[in-house]
Amino acid sequence: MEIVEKEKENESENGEVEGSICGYHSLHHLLSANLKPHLFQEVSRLLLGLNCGRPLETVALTESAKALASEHNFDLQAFRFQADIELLREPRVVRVGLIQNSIVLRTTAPFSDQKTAIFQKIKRIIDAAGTSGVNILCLQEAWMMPFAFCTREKRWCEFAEPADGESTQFLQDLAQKYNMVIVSPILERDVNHGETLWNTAVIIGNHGNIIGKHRKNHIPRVGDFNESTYYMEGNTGHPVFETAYGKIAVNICYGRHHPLNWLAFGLNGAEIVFNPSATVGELSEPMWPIEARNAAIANSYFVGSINRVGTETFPNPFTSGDGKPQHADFGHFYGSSYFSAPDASCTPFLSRHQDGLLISDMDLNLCRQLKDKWGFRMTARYELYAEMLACYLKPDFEPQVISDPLLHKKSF
Ligand SMILES: NC(=O)NCCC(=O)O
Repeated sequence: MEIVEKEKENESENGEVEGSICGYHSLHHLLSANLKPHLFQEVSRLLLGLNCGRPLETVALTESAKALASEHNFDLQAFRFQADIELLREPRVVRVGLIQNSIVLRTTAPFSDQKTAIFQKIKRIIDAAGTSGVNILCLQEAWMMPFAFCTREKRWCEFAEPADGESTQFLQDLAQKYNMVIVSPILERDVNHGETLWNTAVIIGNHGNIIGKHRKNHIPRVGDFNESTYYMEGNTGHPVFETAYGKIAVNICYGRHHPLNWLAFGLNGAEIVFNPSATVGELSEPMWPIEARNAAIANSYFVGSINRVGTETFPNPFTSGDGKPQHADFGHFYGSSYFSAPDASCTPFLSRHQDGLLISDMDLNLCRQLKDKWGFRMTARYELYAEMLACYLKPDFEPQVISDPLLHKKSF
């Protein structure tokens, strides 16, 4: 009952689903429905790039995955990134999945019910990924709770769990069942260190084992993202996890605005970097198509970007400290999850308002092929950057600025 009411709430006065783009799921859908085919093809080339000189191919999925998507109302799309055939290496194709989802119950429901309802929803989408043969799957930031960090209320800390807690145990079974690596971003409670909270991604291996974890390095202090009230800057560096299917890393949400954070995962050898996020349209939507794609190009790896969907309303209103009226929600989380490749191609976005599973086959050979082609690792001047950063960190640092001497001359 509660769920049905929530869905109705999401319909705006003009009958369009809240979060849709003029009634369409995504910009890609809007363009495809309104442009003549040859125009759409050319616009797609410019917007999404080409992979090995060709438009990205779609991949046919199993009937059972399609049935799950239609029965449970989630967007399901699948693509294939190719690489050139090499003479000395076999292709290294892995199937990767991203899940975006809204919460299920109202934020006023008992916490355990909220969590269980999210688990039930996520399980159905993971089943679709599993039956589609996904090898590596990543969920969205803090997937097991509402994104309550706007409220500054401490009661939401109750959602935090140890890295080997309830959410991880739930996913370990599925990882084992589907022989799948699962990246699970949670709010972590570190019981061994005085109950410290972290924003953490747990990496679960394809045998259901915990490979390790990474804690979010950069914490936002922008808009209603009051996350520093809840957890600390991560202390795990920039680990790359060598899994059965490739070397992966996780750059959690706001870390995507920091090019050096992306760089560090690349220097450690990542082939796929996931960016599980929670962000709203008004704040970051113009940045969303650019930052991850740029990181994939600059670092010669694949990126999987995930954003949650829907509007989450909280019991007590809060202000943004900007003189505007108080409000009880963050705004709309715009979904739009997508993959970027090192050759500058990318997939279309998942829906802006519906849950979704985005699947992509990717030949990881493309990473080295792009390194050989563009040579960014070789043309970078790390010694210059290191020197600059070492100077910048000193308290007596002065910016290297050469002023036009005429600027300070008096005119007669
Ligand atoms: N969760 C999070 O870090 N959000 C910050 C907003 C943004 O980076 O777009």
